Amino acid sequence: MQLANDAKLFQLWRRRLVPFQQHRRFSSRHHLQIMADIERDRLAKQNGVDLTEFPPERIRNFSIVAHIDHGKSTLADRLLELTGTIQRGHNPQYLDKLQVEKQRGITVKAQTTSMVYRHNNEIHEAIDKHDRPVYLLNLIDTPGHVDFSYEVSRSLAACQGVLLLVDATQGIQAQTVANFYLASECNLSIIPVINKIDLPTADPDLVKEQLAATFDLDPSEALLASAKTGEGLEQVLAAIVERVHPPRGKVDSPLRMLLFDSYFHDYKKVICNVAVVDGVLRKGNRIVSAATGKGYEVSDVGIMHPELKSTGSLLTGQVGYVVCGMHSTQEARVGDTLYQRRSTIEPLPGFKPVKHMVFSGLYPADGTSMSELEHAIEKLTCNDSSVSVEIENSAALGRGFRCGFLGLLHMDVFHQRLEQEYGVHVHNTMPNVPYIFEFEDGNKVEMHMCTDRYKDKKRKAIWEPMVLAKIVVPSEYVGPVITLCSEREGEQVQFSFITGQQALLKYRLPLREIVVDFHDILKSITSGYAIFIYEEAEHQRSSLLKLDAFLNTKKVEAMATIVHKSKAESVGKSLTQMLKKFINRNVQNSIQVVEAITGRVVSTERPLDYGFGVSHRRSPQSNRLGCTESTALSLSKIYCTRVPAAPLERKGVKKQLNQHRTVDIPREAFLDRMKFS
Ligand SMILES: Nc1nc2c(ncn2[C@@H]2O[C@H](COP(=O)(O)OP(=O)(O)OP(=O)(O)O)[C@@H](O)[C@H]2O)c(=O)[nH]1
Repeated sequence: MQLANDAKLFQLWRRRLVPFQQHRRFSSRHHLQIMADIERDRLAKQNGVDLTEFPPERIRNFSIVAHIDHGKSTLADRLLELTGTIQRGHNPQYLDKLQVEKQRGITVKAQTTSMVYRHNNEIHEAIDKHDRPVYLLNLIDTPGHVDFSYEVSRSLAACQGVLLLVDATQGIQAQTVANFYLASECNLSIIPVINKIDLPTADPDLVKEQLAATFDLDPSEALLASAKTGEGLEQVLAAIVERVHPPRGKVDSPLRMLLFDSYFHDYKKVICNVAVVDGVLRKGNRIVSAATGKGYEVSDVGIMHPELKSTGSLLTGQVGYVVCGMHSTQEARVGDTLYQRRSTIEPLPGFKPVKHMVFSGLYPADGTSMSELEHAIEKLTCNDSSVSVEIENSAALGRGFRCGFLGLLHMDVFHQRLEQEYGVHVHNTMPNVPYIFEFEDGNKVEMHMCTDRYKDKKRKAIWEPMVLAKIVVPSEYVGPVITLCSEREGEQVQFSFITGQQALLKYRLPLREIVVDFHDILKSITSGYAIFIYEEAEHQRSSLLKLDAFLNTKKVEAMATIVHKSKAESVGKSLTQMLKKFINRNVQNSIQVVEAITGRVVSTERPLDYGFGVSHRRSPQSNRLGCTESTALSLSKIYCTRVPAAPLERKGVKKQLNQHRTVDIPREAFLDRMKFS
């Protein structure tokens, strides 16, 4: 009987062999594997084997990666619906659970969920639906914005494949390129999916050409889909099973699992998201952290389906969660290997250390105490391990924290999450990039704040972080891009034409010049067409000056900044101009911006002469400086106003403008600049 069945299947497969083999990844070996799967399922059903215990060959771990807004979260919604994991008609962007994600309409946190999928392709059409093989698909939806690319790279470590989504109306964009290379470095199977084909302006053929030209991908491998209408998504699910290889772990080896994410739960304390690489994890097991050597007992283990679902065990290749009594970020270290007590294992490679791009001070504000802020930061960094935190003391602002972020949007989102999820209020100081100070005695110190800590040491040089930027742009925009890069002190490394219409520009640029608004301006001057990626380059010795701001001869540390010598006057002038609007007009205040080492006055203003400002004289919050601390801080935020919050507007979500984020940039100009980000 079984032989007869096999023969029938074999015939079916033979008849469809020709069209299938046109697809180079779809080998006859693959078909035989599928047949074996079908047979095993049939036997499993007969013998009453529990199919929720998926062997590695029935597991597929994949991420959805793409440029911002190309439709990752919408696709995740549809896949969850198609596999019956969630009901149709739920809130859109189901996996974007944070308030900040809903408000801004962007994903900032990678989310994992498992789906049970009954494989359905041309071979299986002839087979009864219930006899088709069942797979466990673990999906990780990732953020698209460059500031959250650390989330992407961590997610990829738990996967064997990616769906590389490309918007059929926009084509390949900066993060498409960056994510493709991230996935290639991890040796993952890449399935290109051209999304939004339902739109009238969609041009899938052009995108196929771009895929071939940019990544050398076979255009016939690209799947066409619409995450909105659901068109083509059955093929996407089938391709995940067929083209992503199963996890390669060893079932019989000692347990090894990668801790790739964590978050704080009020009752369960720290919940770790893990990928079981080898062996099996069961509730009650005693596990050890390779990073700290500390031991824990597993009190709960399960999968996200889509919410936490306790399963009592996680098998080789599965992605799920573990609760084991960890209490803090010091214990739950992202990238750590967890293993079973008394076993000897080789720790997993972990993750590359994070490179912080901007640093900013966070101080308690509006009734929040330092301990509340500390508690909130501790919990939040458990969920966002890419933020670095150090205690900082400021004469004007008291005790606070100096935090390192991956970019300005990341910084803004972190502040918003602190307020929304933990109810604390913070003031943040102007962001800086980290500089290396070289002293006469040969010592080099990396500093990411403008402190006076080494003021007595003789300084020999300041080295600043540089980046190598690659900009791909339609040829008609080359002129404005070159002008922008020159204004930003860029040094041209390469200028060539990829095709008749596309130019490639490579520039060495100071990081300080791109962290604030470079990308947004670039998008705006190229009507959104520029593709911009950058990598770290060697530090460069630069003519930099530290500017100190003085109000009534008192230094306001939070406003000190480092600028290029050539920009000292203009930055000094804009700082003083900005300051004078906030200073008590009834007090004879003076505002000076002074070059720190020489004491040279770069710019000075007397607000009374100009006759405007905000009076805080009788306010109990007023300080000796003639303005409130929060005013001083607000001023130090002038650069933060440029944080791209545009997706809010684009998606029709009403933006909540934060008072201190709207200091002086005209709203229209701000929105205009953000339009294309
Ligand atoms: N017409 C159409 N719109 C789509 C499709 N897929 C997504 N969208 C829309 O595109 C916008 C962005 O979709 P998201 O799913 O939030 O994009 P994303 O890639 O997850 O965005 P980030 O997480 O912020 O990077 C939303 O308004 C979706 O409704 C599609 O196939 N067709």
